[in-house]
Amino acid sequence: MRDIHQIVPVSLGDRSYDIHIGPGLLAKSGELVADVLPPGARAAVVTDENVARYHLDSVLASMEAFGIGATVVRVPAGEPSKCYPTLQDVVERILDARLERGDAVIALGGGVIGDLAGFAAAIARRGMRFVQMPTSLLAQVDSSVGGKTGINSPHGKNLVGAFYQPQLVLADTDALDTLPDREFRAGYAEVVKYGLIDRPDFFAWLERQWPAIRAGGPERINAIAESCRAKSAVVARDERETGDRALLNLGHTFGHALEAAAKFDPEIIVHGEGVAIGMVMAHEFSARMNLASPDDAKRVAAHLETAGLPTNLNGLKAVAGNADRMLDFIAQDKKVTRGALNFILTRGIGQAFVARDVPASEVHAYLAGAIGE
Ligand SMILES: NC(=O)c1ccc[n+]([C@@H]2O[C@H](COP(=O)([O-])OP(=O)(O)OC[C@H]3O[C@@H](n4cnc5c(N)ncnc54)[C@H](O)[C@@H]3O)[C@@H](O)[C@H]2O)c1
Ligand SMILES: O=C(O)C(=O)C[C@@H](O)[C@H](O)[C@H](O)COP(=O)(O)O
Ligand SMILES: [Zn+2]
Repeated sequence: MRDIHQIVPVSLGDRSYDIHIGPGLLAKSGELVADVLPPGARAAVVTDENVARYHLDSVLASMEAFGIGATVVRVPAGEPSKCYPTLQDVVERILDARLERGDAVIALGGGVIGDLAGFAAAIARRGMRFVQMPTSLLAQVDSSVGGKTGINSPHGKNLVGAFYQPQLVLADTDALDTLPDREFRAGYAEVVKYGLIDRPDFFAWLERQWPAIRAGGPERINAIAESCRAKSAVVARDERETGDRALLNLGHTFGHALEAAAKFDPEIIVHGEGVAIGMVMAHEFSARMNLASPDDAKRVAAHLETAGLPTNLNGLKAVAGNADRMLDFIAQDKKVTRGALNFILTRGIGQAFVARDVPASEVHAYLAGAIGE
């Protein structure tokens, strides 16, 4: 068994950083943050009300102990906060507190907070220092790593943003003890994603270890660390998604369209749930295109169902509307090039690849069948 406090490096030249994973990290965050900031630097801690209730005090106490003066910027919890008005609010509160370019923006929360605060850090004073303290499973295994930051537009998901790397990631695995069950399961979809992209042995391990991962303990920490190693490797070779970083989008083309169709309402669907449905759809669509066996799609769906995740459009057909509407959202996907649809498809479990110029007619026919038009 690996050490309980694991450090996964992200190698990006002079913008390299470490991901710390393990228990008790928020309570010692001041010391770790002080290591990456200049003496006397201050910070804005951006967080939401749920996370603040459980975890803000320990972060503030630790920052104070290490001489880092902190301003707290609270935003409403949930996906709707990834929007222009909340971004403006966060930036204005950073400026109002007279924080300087050399000061830090700290994202304390899930992926919504990380994406929003990271984008604010990228644009306030043309770029402040940035630290991620992910508190959801999804944020610990995915969104806090790799520097994609941004907000949504009514046109679609994450359509406004910047690549902006943090200087440090502190994933305190104790924080997951207060995470609602639905959110833990949603975050697990992104863990499964790494197995489905190119780690079939990891997927098989997850199939066996899900109960232990859900229960906590060393298997959970190992699943988080393995996910971070997988993401770090992809980001290090393709930081700005000119090539195979797009693999990390497995399940997202369909998933993002569903989120947008639901107007980003977390009562209807949260990101990880969209990814779970989207990954099954990507495997089914690959089978329809004679690229993979339909048994792979069934195996993926079976494991995600075991983990309590949605795997099809049942219950979401009214939200999706019809194939035309879904294709309109898919046409706004950032992987579209000169109008051609690009998808992450697969030849089997752990054999995902970037498929260029996928016929829209095939996608339309598949969606119409899935929606039951
Ligand atoms: N930048 C990236 O690379 C990347 C990767 C994956 C996902 N994302 C984005 O991340 C977002 C989803 O992130 P998420 O699933 O963390 O959602 P989230 O940030 O909305 O958090 C989920 C819910 O859990 C609560 N929460 C978080 N941590 C908690 C804790 N420890 N205790 C109690 N409550 C807690 C939050 O308040 C929220 O209500 C989406 O916007 C998605 O697009 C970004
Ligand atoms: O880091 C990446 O690259 C990813 O694609 C990770 C995804 O899990 C994440 O949801 C990301 O925000 C999607 O990016 P987008 O560019 O499709 O908006
Ligand atoms: Zn995602």
